Amino acid sequence: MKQLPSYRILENLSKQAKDRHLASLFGDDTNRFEEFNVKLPGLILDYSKQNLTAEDRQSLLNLAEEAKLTEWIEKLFTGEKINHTEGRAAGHTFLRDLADPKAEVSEQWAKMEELVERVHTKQLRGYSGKAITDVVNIGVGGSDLGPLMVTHALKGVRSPLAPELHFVSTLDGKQLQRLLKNLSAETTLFIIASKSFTTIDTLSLAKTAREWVESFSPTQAGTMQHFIGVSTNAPMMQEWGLLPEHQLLFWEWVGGRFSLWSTIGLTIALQQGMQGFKAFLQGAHEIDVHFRTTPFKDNVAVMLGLISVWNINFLNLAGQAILPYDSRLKYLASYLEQLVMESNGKHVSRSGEMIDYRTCPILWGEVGPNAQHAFYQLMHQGTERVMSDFILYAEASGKSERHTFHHHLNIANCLAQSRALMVGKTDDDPNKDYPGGQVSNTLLFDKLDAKHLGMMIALYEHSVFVQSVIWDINPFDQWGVELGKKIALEIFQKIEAKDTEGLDSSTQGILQSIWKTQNEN
Ligand SMILES: O=P(O)(O)OC[C@H]1O[C@](O)(CO)[C@@H](O)[C@@H]1O
Repeated sequence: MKQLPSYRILENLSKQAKDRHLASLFGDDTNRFEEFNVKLPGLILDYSKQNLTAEDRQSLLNLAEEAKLTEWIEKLFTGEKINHTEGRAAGHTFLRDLADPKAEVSEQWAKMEELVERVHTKQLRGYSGKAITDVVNIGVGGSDLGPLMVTHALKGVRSPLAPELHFVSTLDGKQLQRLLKNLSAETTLFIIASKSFTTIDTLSLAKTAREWVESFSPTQAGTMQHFIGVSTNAPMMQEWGLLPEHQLLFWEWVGGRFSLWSTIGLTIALQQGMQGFKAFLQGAHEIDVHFRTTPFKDNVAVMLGLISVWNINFLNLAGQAILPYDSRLKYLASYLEQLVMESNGKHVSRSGEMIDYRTCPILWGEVGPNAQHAFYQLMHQGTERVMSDFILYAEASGKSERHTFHHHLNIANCLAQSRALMVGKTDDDPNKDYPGGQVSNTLLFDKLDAKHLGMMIALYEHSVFVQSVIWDINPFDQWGVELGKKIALEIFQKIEAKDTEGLDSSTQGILQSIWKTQNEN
């Protein structure tokens, strides 16, 4: 990035940006919103509350050209193996192109549709012949967070035939044990969702679930009626004993954190029906077309990505807060934590060299009105400068007077906070002084439904990709997660053998304290 001609220009421009107060940009230009927003059918990105002039923006657009963003976008959409460290394409966009599906994808959609149909029409029955009422998705990371976030968001518009959905991910087992207390084995179906089908978290929980069903089911065949596998690893699903018609496949060219568009989205299809799931894909596809064909300045995903680069690399902001003003998006921040930080939390370039500039933001978030009563204090008066994404819906979730009342209150709070962060307020009492100047985007969508949710997620995915191109990093691998897994296995073996030899003194000390407490009780 640093060798690109526009980098130096942006560095110089950023000195002026650091010297000006964000609010002054609004004072100088009463029409600032018109100049700094991008509109698409169904959504608006307002980035007028960024500390950015038209000249800064032009240089960012030049930086994108110099980084060959257009070529990289083509590589993404034409299936080049741009995940070079794993020798794979990043093909999540292929899954959303319903007009031109790959044959292997169509085959799995058909299989998934059949399973959805069998659950909805109560043909899929458990060991005792009773129909399935509850579905538990067992998975972690990309095999959990996307479907969890989407099905929570769309719960209010589910198919009347949808079963109750539950999600279990934590390997400590308590989440699953608590859930099982309230479920009946006869009517519960488990989805074992794992791209690799080797993740210990998921496999250990699946084993516990299986033992639970086995403790009620009189036969092995009856037990297996209660399990569906979703994976790229057909041999491992086979070895686990899953029935062939209960095995859904996807492919190595779908990254884990991009897999909610694949058969990993089974819970979404069970909740929304296959048609609803396809509306979700369609929303994402519309953004794919927009991303691939729209000039950068009018391209929402490109602008989102470039704004982040400006804030992170030139204005030195490290934090990004995700603030949806809608409780239906309770799990959005958790989902984006993986999408953004597992993708761009990298420190080597594509050619394997250490890089000497910041990459990924530290992202966190919460439903906006709740966050106001939690961490907004830091954003208004702390020492950290952070960027925020406010997410808002124009349509209320219902039509009653009370719905309208709450909706207006919600809109007012969202707009008030982004304004307060921007303008601040001077006061003689330093405790009541607000520096302001905190930058934000506002993403306004018409409504929250499957299609608009698909649009939003695809926008964030592509924004992550844009940033990775500017930073010259591979956003599609995740080698950083491997070391901890390896050490966990080594320590697990030590714990089982009650042996601490060779471990560092901190690990030894903690293990011995644990064993002491266990012996005393
Ligand atoms: O779907 P799997 O293979 O069980 O992996 C779950 C998650 O684990 C990770 O590999 C990280 O450990 C994620 O990238 C992935 O989404």
